[in-house]
Amino acid sequence: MSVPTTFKLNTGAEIPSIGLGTWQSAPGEVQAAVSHALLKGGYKHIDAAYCYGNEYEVGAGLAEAFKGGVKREDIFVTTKLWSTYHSRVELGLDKSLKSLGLDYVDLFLMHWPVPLNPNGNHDKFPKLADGSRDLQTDWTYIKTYKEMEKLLFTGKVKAIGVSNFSVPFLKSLLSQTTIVPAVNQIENHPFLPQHDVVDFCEENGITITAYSPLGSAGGPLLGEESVIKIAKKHNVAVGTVLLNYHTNRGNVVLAKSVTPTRIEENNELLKLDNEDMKALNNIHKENGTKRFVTPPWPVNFGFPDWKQDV
Ligand SMILES: NC(=O)C1=CN([C@@H]2O[C@H](COP(=O)(O)OP(=O)(O)OC[C@H]3O[C@@H](n4cnc5c(N)ncnc54)[C@H](OP(=O)(O)O)[C@@H]3O)[C@@H](O)[C@H]2O)C=CC1
Ligand SMILES: O=C[C@H](O)[C@@H](O)[C@@H](O)[C@H](O)C(=O)O
Repeated sequence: MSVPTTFKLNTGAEIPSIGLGTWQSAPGEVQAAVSHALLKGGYKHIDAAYCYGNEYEVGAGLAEAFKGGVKREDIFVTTKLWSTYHSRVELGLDKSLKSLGLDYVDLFLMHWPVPLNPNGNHDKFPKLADGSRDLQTDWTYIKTYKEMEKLLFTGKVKAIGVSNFSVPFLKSLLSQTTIVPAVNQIENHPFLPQHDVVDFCEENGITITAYSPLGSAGGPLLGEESVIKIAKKHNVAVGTVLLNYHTNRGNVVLAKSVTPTRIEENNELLKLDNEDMKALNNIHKENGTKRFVTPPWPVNFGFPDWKQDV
């Protein structure tokens, strides 16, 4: 059986298995990356976020693609609610929609389960005098999600979901809210397979989207010997193996690139065999786990590998 080009969400909608990431895609580069992906790279899925500060340019890339013949209903666009907007959910969404030039997104995610002070000293990263992040202590991510649920009746979001949620956070969310998130977007790769949260999401009908599949900026996992070996066996690019580690687990994956050849290369589906998957799943056992995205949140997120003294 081949790898599917889409997976079905618990809303019934299809989400394309591979998407283009836009975090740290520089201004001046991301418009071309988005339009290239959609017009030349065969992509139908773009991942954005208010926090990335480049939604306006992502929107310009989308507009270029629409002009070139791509239809809005044929692509899947995700954006994310930033933490300073947890108590202003619809405003956060409206700002993103305006920048993206869209009247709806296919998926709206809570970026992190942590509200930040909406009246602090910065729109995105308010800080206290000691330099730590200024949390919004009178608000909870449960309240945020309940506000997100209401958005489903506005027509401005087709689905809602979460990001960076561990099993304990998901359990708490599911027990206090009504709509099961369509997606949980998490860091995921052979150095951080996250079997606990992946299995929990599968049991509860939540689709996993894997981020930083290449190890984030610079793609450090592309140099991994055991992955290179599998790529040689199949005569494919190393990134193709890393991305399809997820599609073969039944999960969606996002890769960021602003380089046209890499954008094209990253949109290749590949069926991996049991031996390949076993080797990929063994990497963290032999080398230890590695997490690449660890912003300085003063919060314990409940991921077994991410222990913080808070
Ligand atoms: N929800 C969340 O909290 C998070 C979500 N994300 C989402 O996931 C996306 C992907 O994750 P991200 O952290 O960006 O990292 P990735 O693992 O996608 O790695 C991106 C890096 O790899 C390079 N690269 C991409 N393709 C290739 C290739 N074929 N060969 C060699 N190098 C390559 C890119 O360089 P170049 O661009 O120069 O080509 C860039 O430096 C993000 O962009 C974002 O949309 C990511 C992190 C957190
Ligand atoms: O999506 C990518 C990441 O989560 C990014 O949004 C965060 O790392 C953010 O820069 C932060 O510092 O908290």
